[in-house]
Amino acid sequence: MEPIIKVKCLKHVYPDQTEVNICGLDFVVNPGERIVILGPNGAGKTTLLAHILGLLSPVDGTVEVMGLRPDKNFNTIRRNIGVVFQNVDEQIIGPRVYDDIAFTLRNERVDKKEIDERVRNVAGSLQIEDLLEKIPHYLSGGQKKKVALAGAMIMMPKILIMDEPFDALDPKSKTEMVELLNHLCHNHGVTLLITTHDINIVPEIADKVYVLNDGRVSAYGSPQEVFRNVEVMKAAHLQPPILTELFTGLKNKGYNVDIPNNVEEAEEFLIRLLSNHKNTLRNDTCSKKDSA
Ligand SMILES: Nc1ncnc2c1ncn2[C@@H]1O[C@H](COP(=O)(O)OP(=O)(O)OP(=O)(O)O)[C@@H](O)[C@H]1O
Repeated sequence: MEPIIKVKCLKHVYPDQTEVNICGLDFVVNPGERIVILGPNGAGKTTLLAHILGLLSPVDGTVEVMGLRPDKNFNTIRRNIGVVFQNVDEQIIGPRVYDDIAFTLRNERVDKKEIDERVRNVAGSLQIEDLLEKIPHYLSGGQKKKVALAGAMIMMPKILIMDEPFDALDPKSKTEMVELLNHLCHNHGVTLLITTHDINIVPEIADKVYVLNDGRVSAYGSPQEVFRNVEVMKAAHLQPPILTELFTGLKNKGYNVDIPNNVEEAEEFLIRLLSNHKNTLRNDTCSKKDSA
Protein backbone atom coordinates (compact mmCIF):
# COMPACT_ATOMS: atom_id res chain seq x y z
CA MET A 1 0.00 0.00 0.00
CA GLU A 2 1.35 3.46 -0.96
CA PRO A 3 1.59 5.77 2.08
CA ILE A 4 -0.76 8.76 1.96
CA ILE A 5 1.70 10.94 3.92
CA LYS A 6 5.51 10.79 4.02
CA VAL A 7 7.73 13.22 5.92
CA LYS A 8 11.51 12.88 5.97
CA CYS A 9 13.87 14.87 8.18
CA LEU A 10 11.99 18.15 8.13
CA LYS A 11 13.57 21.46 9.06
CA HIS A 12 11.53 24.63 9.48
CA VAL A 13 12.72 28.12 10.33
CA TYR A 14 10.10 30.65 11.49
CA PRO A 15 10.56 34.34 10.57
CA ASP A 16 11.96 35.09 14.04
CA GLN A 17 14.63 32.40 13.32
CA THR A 18 13.10 29.78 15.67
CA GLU A 19 14.30 26.51 14.18
CA VAL A 20 12.18 23.36 14.36
CA ASN A 21 13.75 20.03 13.37
CA ILE A 22 11.75 16.86 12.95
CA CYS A 23 14.32 14.25 12.00
CA GLY A 24 15.01 10.70 13.25
CA LEU A 25 12.45 8.12 12.12
CA ASP A 26 10.49 8.84 8.92
CA PHE A 27 6.91 9.92 9.51
CA VAL A 28 4.81 7.61 7.32
CA VAL A 29 1.01 7.26 7.32
CA ASN A 30 -0.97 4.67 5.36
CA PRO A 31 -4.52 5.33 4.11
CA GLY A 32 -7.19 4.62 6.72
CA GLU A 33 -4.79 4.63 9.68
CA ARG A 34 -5.47 6.41 12.96
CA ILE A 35 -2.27 8.20 13.96
CA VAL A 36 -1.63 10.07 17.20
CA ILE A 37 1.38 12.38 17.53
CA LEU A 38 2.67 12.77 21.07
CA GLY A 39 5.34 15.04 22.45
CA PRO A 40 6.01 17.75 25.01
CA ASN A 41 5.04 21.41 24.48
CA GLY A 42 7.05 22.97 21.70
CA ALA A 43 8.18 19.63 20.22
CA GLY A 44 6.93 20.65 16.77
CA LYS A 45 3.63 18.75 16.45
CA THR A 46 1.66 21.74 15.15
CA THR A 47 4.56 22.72 12.89
CA LEU A 48 4.53 19.23 11.37
CA LEU A 49 0.76 19.43 10.76
CA ALA A 50 1.13 22.88 9.15
CA HIS A 51 3.66 21.40 6.69
CA ILE A 52 1.34 18.50 5.86
CA LEU A 53 -1.41 21.07 5.18
CA GLY A 54 0.90 23.09 2.92
CA LEU A 55 0.67 26.17 5.15
CA LEU A 56 4.45 26.18 5.64
CA SER A 57 7.38 25.34 3.36
CA PRO A 58 10.34 23.31 4.63
CA VAL A 59 13.86 24.74 4.58
CA ASP A 60 15.13 21.18 4.37
CA GLY A 61 13.69 17.68 4.12
CA THR A 62 10.67 16.36 2.23
CA VAL A 63 6.92 16.41 2.83
CA GLU A 64 4.65 14.40 0.55
CA VAL A 65 0.87 14.08 0.76
CA MET A 66 -0.83 11.81 -1.79
CA GLY A 67 2.44 11.93 -3.75
CA LEU A 68 2.39 15.76 -3.94
CA ARG A 69 4.33 18.54 -2.24
CA PRO A 70 1.61 20.24 -0.16
CA ASP A 71 3.02 23.81 -0.28
CA LYS A 72 3.18 23.64 -4.10
CA ASN A 73 -0.25 21.99 -4.53
CA PHE A 74 -2.18 23.82 -1.85
CA ASN A 75 -5.67 23.68 -3.40
CA THR A 76 -5.55 19.98 -4.34
CA ILE A 77 -4.24 19.06 -0.92
CA ARG A 78 -6.78 21.17 0.97
CA ARG A 79 -9.63 19.64 -1.01
CA ASN A 80 -8.57 16.28 0.44
CA ILE A 81 -7.70 17.28 3.99
CA GLY A 82 -10.16 18.43 6.63
CA VAL A 83 -8.64 20.25 9.56
CA VAL A 84 -9.68 21.31 13.04
CA PHE A 85 -7.11 23.66 14.54
CA GLN A 86 -6.22 23.82 18.22
CA ASN A 87 -7.76 27.29 18.45
CA VAL A 88 -11.10 26.78 16.68
CA ASP A 89 -12.04 30.48 17.10
CA GLU A 90 -9.59 31.25 14.30
CA GLN A 91 -11.34 28.97 11.83
CA ILE A 92 -15.04 29.58 12.53
CA ILE A 93 -15.92 32.55 10.33
CA GLY A 94 -19.60 32.23 9.34
CA PRO A 95 -22.17 34.59 10.92
CA ARG A 96 -24.35 31.57 11.79
CA VAL A 97 -23.24 27.99 12.40
CA TYR A 98 -25.09 26.98 9.21
CA ASP A 99 -23.11 29.49 7.10
CA ASP A 100 -19.85 28.36 8.63
CA ILE A 101 -20.43 24.69 7.85
CA ALA A 102 -21.65 25.60 4.33
CA PHE A 103 -18.69 27.94 3.65
CA THR A 104 -16.49 25.67 1.50
CA LEU A 105 -19.44 24.23 -0.45
CA ARG A 106 -20.64 27.76 -1.29
CA ASN A 107 -17.09 28.65 -2.39
CA GLU A 108 -17.12 25.62 -4.66
CA ARG A 109 -20.49 26.85 -6.06
CA VAL A 110 -22.31 23.68 -5.07
CA ASP A 111 -26.05 23.74 -5.73
CA LYS A 112 -28.10 25.32 -2.87
CA LYS A 113 -30.30 22.25 -2.35
CA GLU A 114 -27.29 19.94 -2.13
CA ILE A 115 -25.58 22.33 0.31
CA ASP A 116 -28.63 22.24 2.56
CA GLU A 117 -28.80 18.46 2.45
CA ARG A 118 -25.08 18.04 3.22
CA VAL A 119 -25.05 20.64 6.03
CA ARG A 120 -28.04 19.00 7.71
CA ASN A 121 -26.53 15.53 7.25
CA VAL A 122 -23.18 16.40 8.79
CA ALA A 123 -24.88 18.40 11.59
CA GLY A 124 -27.09 15.37 12.24
CA SER A 125 -24.16 12.98 12.50
CA LEU A 126 -22.48 15.34 15.00
CA GLN A 127 -25.76 15.96 16.85
CA ILE A 128 -25.54 19.73 16.42
CA GLU A 129 -28.74 20.33 14.36
CA ASP A 130 -30.03 22.56 17.18
CA LEU A 131 -27.00 24.85 16.79
CA LEU A 132 -27.40 25.59 13.06
CA GLU A 133 -29.08 29.00 13.53
CA LYS A 134 -26.82 30.12 16.38
CA ILE A 135 -24.07 32.75 16.29
CA PRO A 136 -20.75 30.80 16.62
CA HIS A 137 -19.15 33.39 18.90
CA TYR A 138 -21.52 32.50 21.77
CA LEU A 139 -21.07 28.71 21.60
CA SER A 140 -19.24 26.77 24.29
CA GLY A 141 -15.72 25.47 23.63
CA GLY A 142 -16.95 21.92 22.99
CA GLN A 143 -19.76 23.09 20.69
CA LYS A 144 -17.25 25.16 18.70
CA LYS A 145 -15.05 22.04 18.26
CA LYS A 146 -18.02 20.15 16.84
CA VAL A 147 -18.92 23.01 14.48
CA ALA A 148 -15.32 23.19 13.26
CA LEU A 149 -15.34 19.42 12.75
CA ALA A 150 -18.59 19.67 10.77
CA GLY A 151 -16.95 22.32 8.56
CA ALA A 152 -13.95 20.02 8.07
CA MET A 153 -16.09 16.97 7.26
CA ILE A 154 -18.47 18.66 4.82
CA MET A 155 -16.06 18.10 1.90
CA MET A 156 -15.76 14.40 2.80
CA PRO A 157 -11.95 14.57 3.05
CA LYS A 158 -9.60 11.59 2.76
CA ILE A 159 -7.53 12.85 5.69
CA LEU A 160 -8.73 14.54 8.87
CA ILE A 161 -6.22 16.50 10.92
CA MET A 162 -7.14 17.48 14.45
CA ASP A 163 -4.81 19.47 16.69
CA GLU A 164 -5.82 18.76 20.32
CA PRO A 165 -9.42 17.69 19.54
CA PHE A 166 -10.21 16.74 23.15
CA ASP A 167 -9.24 20.12 24.63
CA ALA A 168 -12.21 21.89 26.25
CA LEU A 169 -14.44 18.81 26.04
CA ASP A 170 -16.28 17.43 29.06
CA PRO A 171 -16.00 13.63 29.65
CA LYS A 172 -19.26 12.86 27.79
CA SER A 173 -18.30 15.01 24.77
CA LYS A 174 -14.82 13.43 24.83
CA THR A 175 -16.32 9.93 24.61
CA GLU A 176 -18.65 11.10 21.81
CA MET A 177 -15.71 12.64 19.93
CA VAL A 178 -13.70 9.38 20.24
CA GLU A 179 -16.68 7.36 18.93
CA LEU A 180 -17.25 9.81 16.11
CA LEU A 181 -13.61 9.83 14.97
CA ASN A 182 -13.47 6.03 15.11
CA HIS A 183 -16.71 5.89 13.10
CA LEU A 184 -15.26 8.22 10.43
CA CYS A 185 -12.18 6.02 10.16
CA HIS A 186 -13.84 2.60 10.27
CA ASN A 187 -16.97 3.38 8.20
CA HIS A 188 -15.73 6.05 5.80
CA GLY A 189 -12.02 5.15 5.54
CA VAL A 190 -10.90 8.60 6.74
CA THR A 191 -7.21 8.73 7.72
CA LEU A 192 -6.87 10.40 11.11
CA LEU A 193 -3.95 12.51 12.26
CA ILE A 194 -4.37 13.69 15.82
CA THR A 195 -2.21 15.50 18.36
CA THR A 196 -3.16 15.27 22.00
CA HIS A 197 -1.78 15.61 25.52
CA ASP A 198 -4.68 13.45 26.73
CA ILE A 199 -2.67 10.23 27.03
CA ASN A 200 -5.45 8.11 28.56
CA ILE A 201 -7.48 8.43 25.36
CA VAL A 202 -4.66 7.35 23.02
CA PRO A 203 -5.24 3.55 23.11
CA GLU A 204 -8.87 4.14 22.09
CA ILE A 205 -8.13 6.40 19.16
CA ALA A 206 -4.77 5.30 17.72
CA ASP A 207 -3.55 2.42 15.58
CA LYS A 208 -0.07 3.92 15.62
CA VAL A 209 1.70 6.53 17.71
CA TYR A 210 4.63 8.79 16.83
CA VAL A 211 6.62 10.53 19.55
CA LEU A 212 8.30 13.84 18.75
CA ASN A 213 10.95 15.11 21.11
CA ASP A 214 14.08 17.20 21.01
CA GLY A 215 14.05 17.67 17.22
CA ARG A 216 13.50 13.99 16.53
CA VAL A 217 10.77 11.50 15.76
CA SER A 218 11.94 9.31 18.63
CA ALA A 219 9.45 6.42 18.59
CA TYR A 220 6.84 4.76 16.43
CA GLY A 221 4.57 1.80 17.07
CA SER A 222 1.25 0.68 18.47
CA PRO A 223 0.22 2.60 21.60
CA GLN A 224 1.23 -0.33 23.83
CA GLU A 225 4.62 -0.73 22.11
CA VAL A 226 5.38 2.96 22.55
CA PHE A 227 4.08 3.12 26.14
CA ARG A 228 6.30 0.16 27.10
CA ASN A 229 9.38 2.11 25.94
CA VAL A 230 10.18 3.67 29.31
CA GLU A 231 13.28 5.56 28.08
CA VAL A 232 11.44 7.28 25.23
CA MET A 233 8.44 8.09 27.42
CA LYS A 234 10.63 9.61 30.16
CA ALA A 235 12.71 11.62 27.70
CA ALA A 236 9.55 13.08 26.14
CA HIS A 237 8.05 13.83 29.60
CA LEU A 238 5.17 11.48 28.86
CA GLN A 239 3.45 9.30 31.40
CA PRO A 240 1.77 6.09 30.15
CA PRO A 241 -2.00 5.83 30.60
CA ILE A 242 -2.97 4.80 34.11
CA LEU A 243 -4.45 1.46 32.90
CA THR A 244 -1.22 0.65 31.02
CA GLU A 245 0.81 1.32 34.18
CA LEU A 246 -1.51 -0.76 36.37
CA PHE A 247 -1.63 -3.77 34.04
CA THR A 248 2.10 -3.62 33.23
CA GLY A 249 2.64 -3.81 37.00
CA LEU A 250 0.35 -6.89 37.23
CA LYS A 251 2.14 -8.52 34.27
CA ASN A 252 5.55 -7.90 35.87
CA LYS A 253 4.25 -9.62 39.02
CA GLY A 254 3.48 -12.72 36.95
CA TYR A 255 -0.24 -12.28 36.27
CA ASN A 256 -1.39 -13.44 32.87
CA VAL A 257 -3.09 -10.24 31.64
CA ASP A 258 -3.09 -8.24 28.41
CA ILE A 259 -2.77 -4.47 28.50
CA PRO A 260 -6.31 -3.07 28.09
CA ASN A 261 -7.21 -0.26 25.68
CA ASN A 262 -10.10 1.04 27.77
CA VAL A 263 -11.96 0.66 31.06
CA GLU A 264 -14.35 -2.01 29.65
CA GLU A 265 -11.42 -4.24 28.62
CA ALA A 266 -9.75 -3.67 31.99
CA GLU A 267 -12.96 -4.70 33.75
CA GLU A 268 -13.18 -7.92 31.68
CA PHE A 269 -9.55 -8.84 32.46
CA LEU A 270 -10.02 -8.16 36.17
CA ILE A 271 -13.25 -10.21 36.34
CA ARG A 272 -11.45 -13.10 34.61
CA LEU A 273 -8.50 -12.77 36.98
CA LEU A 274 -10.74 -12.66 40.06
CA SER A 275 -12.85 -15.64 38.98
CA ASN A 276 -9.66 -17.67 38.30
CA HIS A 277 -8.46 -16.65 41.74
CA LYS A 278 -11.81 -17.71 43.29
CA ASN A 279 -11.60 -21.12 41.55
CA THR A 280 -8.07 -21.62 42.82
CA LEU A 281 -9.18 -20.78 46.37
CA ARG A 282 -12.17 -23.18 46.07
CA ASN A 283 -9.93 -25.99 44.75
CA ASP A 284 -7.42 -25.37 47.54
CA THR A 285 -10.20 -25.55 50.19
CA CYS A 286 -11.62 -28.78 48.67
CA SER A 287 -8.24 -30.51 48.53
CA LYS A 288 -7.53 -29.48 52.14
CA LYS A 289 -10.92 -30.91 53.20
CA ASP A 290 -10.23 -34.13 51.24
CA SER A 291 -6.86 -34.66 52.85
CA ALA A 292 -8.25 -33.91 56.38
N1 LIG B 1 4.75 31.41 14.27
C1 LIG B 1 5.79 31.08 14.98
N2 LIG B 1 6.86 31.92 15.07
C2 LIG B 1 7.94 31.59 15.80
N3 LIG B 1 8.10 30.43 16.47
C3 LIG B 1 7.09 29.58 16.43
C4 LIG B 1 5.88 29.84 15.69
N4 LIG B 1 5.05 28.78 15.83
C5 LIG B 1 5.70 27.90 16.61
N5 LIG B 1 6.91 28.36 16.97
C6 LIG B 1 7.91 27.67 17.79
O1 LIG B 1 8.20 26.43 17.18
C7 LIG B 1 8.39 25.41 18.16
C8 LIG B 1 7.43 24.25 17.90
O2 LIG B 1 6.10 24.74 18.14
P1 LIG B 1 4.82 23.87 17.88
O3 LIG B 1 3.65 24.75 18.08
O4 LIG B 1 4.96 23.18 16.57
O5 LIG B 1 4.94 22.78 19.05
P2 LIG B 1 3.85 21.75 19.60
O6 LIG B 1 4.55 20.44 19.73
O7 LIG B 1 2.64 21.78 18.75
O8 LIG B 1 3.57 22.35 21.03
P3 LIG B 1 2.23 22.28 21.99
O9 LIG B 1 2.14 20.89 22.52
O10 LIG B 1 2.57 23.26 23.07
O11 LIG B 1 1.04 22.70 21.17
C9 LIG B 1 8.21 26.08 19.52
O12 LIG B 1 9.48 26.42 20.00
C10 LIG B 1 7.42 27.35 19.19
O13 LIG B 1 7.72 28.39 20.10
